[in-house]
Amino acid sequence: MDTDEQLQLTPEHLAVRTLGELTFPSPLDGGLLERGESMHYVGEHDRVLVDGTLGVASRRGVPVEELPTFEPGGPRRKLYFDPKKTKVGIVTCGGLCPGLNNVIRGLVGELAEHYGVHSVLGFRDGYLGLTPLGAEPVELTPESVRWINQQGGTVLGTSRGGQDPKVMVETLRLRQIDVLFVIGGDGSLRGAQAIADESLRQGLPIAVVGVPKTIDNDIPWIDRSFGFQTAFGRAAESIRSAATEARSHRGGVGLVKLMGRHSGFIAAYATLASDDVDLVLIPEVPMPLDGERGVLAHVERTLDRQGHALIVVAEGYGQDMFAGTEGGADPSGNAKLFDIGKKLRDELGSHLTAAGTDFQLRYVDPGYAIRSVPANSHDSVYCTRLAQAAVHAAMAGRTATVAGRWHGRFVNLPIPLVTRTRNQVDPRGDLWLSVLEATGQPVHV
Ligand SMILES: Nc1ncnc2c1ncn2[C@@H]1O[C@H](COP(=O)(O)OP(=O)(O)OP(=O)(O)O)[C@@H](O)[C@H]1O
Ligand SMILES: O=P(O)(O)OC[C@H]1O[C@](O)(CO)[C@@H](O)[C@@H]1O
Ligand SMILES: [Mg+2]
Repeated sequence: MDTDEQLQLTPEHLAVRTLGELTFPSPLDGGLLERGESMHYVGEHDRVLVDGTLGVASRRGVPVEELPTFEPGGPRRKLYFDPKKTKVGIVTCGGLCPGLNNVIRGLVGELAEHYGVHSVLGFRDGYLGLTPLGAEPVELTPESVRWINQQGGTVLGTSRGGQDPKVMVETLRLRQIDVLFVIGGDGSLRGAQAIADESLRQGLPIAVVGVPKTIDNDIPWIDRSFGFQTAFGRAAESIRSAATEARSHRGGVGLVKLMGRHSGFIAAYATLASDDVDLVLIPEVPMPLDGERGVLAHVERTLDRQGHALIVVAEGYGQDMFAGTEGGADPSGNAKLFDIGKKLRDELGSHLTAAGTDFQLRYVDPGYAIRSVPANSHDSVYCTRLAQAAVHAAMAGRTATVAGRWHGRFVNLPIPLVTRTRNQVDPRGDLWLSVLEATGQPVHV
């Protein structure tokens, strides 16, 4: 996170919208509400500090109680909704991500088993399912979702493409939905905000709570998004395969293309997990193809030196090379990317041939394989805990809010905060420094 951006935060950016007074006692029992505050647990009256270092906090020049803070996540003693009468909807939108089914399962389990909420509808195929054109929603019960965490994808289906917030709110009104959980990325969360705003405009007390989803890890103010670790772990397997190919052939060159539209976190982490990579190219660091410190010269030198070379490229790198060509947009309005992997493959091939280098290039594009797999154990735990935090927030009437984790603690974040900027690899930050140390590639910022 950029320090200047952090320093510009005001209390308004951090305020969580609440539907009204909390009047119903929470049914959580068995000591679930009785924990004292500890190093690991922030009580409901405490706040989570935004700043992680004394340096940033002291640059603000304000008393401690005026430092910017997040609302802690977790169960409240009093609820806004009466659990016995609460009706819930769940929708998954945008691209796939490992752990979507774990979150659905976690939401249903927490609602039913701890709060006693038994009416949970799964809307089908993303926001389309919140319109009359969508398929009939499906009842979700702890039994029906028991094993879904073992599968990748989403049992509810997903989609891209805009829907009218008025139409979606009308669906929620007709179905008497009190709480809508949106599991989705930046676009889905903007949609969730639109639904929350339209409900407010109509005077409908509907809580809209997001669980942020992105394999690209591009949502800000969250330590790490769920599914990211699984996705980069799967990506690292592809890198290892390409490394084996490259090392096993005279003049072997492995080129691996990975997802990462605007943020190169998958490429950076998968590289560090593999420890074999000679060059990583990400959208945030514009390294030219040509010149002494460019991509082509670096690969040629690496081949000369060690007899093989391995390159990882995030799909969003080098899109400026296609300037002047019309790429179009997907149904959600996201720009369709040009295929930088194939372009690099061709450029490398021509360059090494012209240089008279003996080489064998293997191009690996694991594509959707990194995001369609089931969540690993780490992400499974994280999904369950995020789902629990989202349910606590919703039952306490929080709306236009997402459940996140900041500096290891669960927090409730206003949606506008997490959609106004994008999390990206900082070319001057310690993650990119680690990558540069691991690859030995020329430094560009
Ligand atoms: N500004 C917006 N307002 C309302 N709805 C939006 C907005 N942006 C996107 N949406 C809707 O949210 C849904 C998902 O958006 P999108 O396809 O961009 O995926 P995403 O949630 O950003 O996930 P990811 O990019 O990680 O795959 C789509 O139905 C899209 O129409
Ligand atoms: O092909 P689809 O399903 O639109 O999704 C591709 C995009 O989704 C993401 O996985 C997440 O935004 C991007 O990295 C990728 O560009
Ligand atoms: Mg998106």
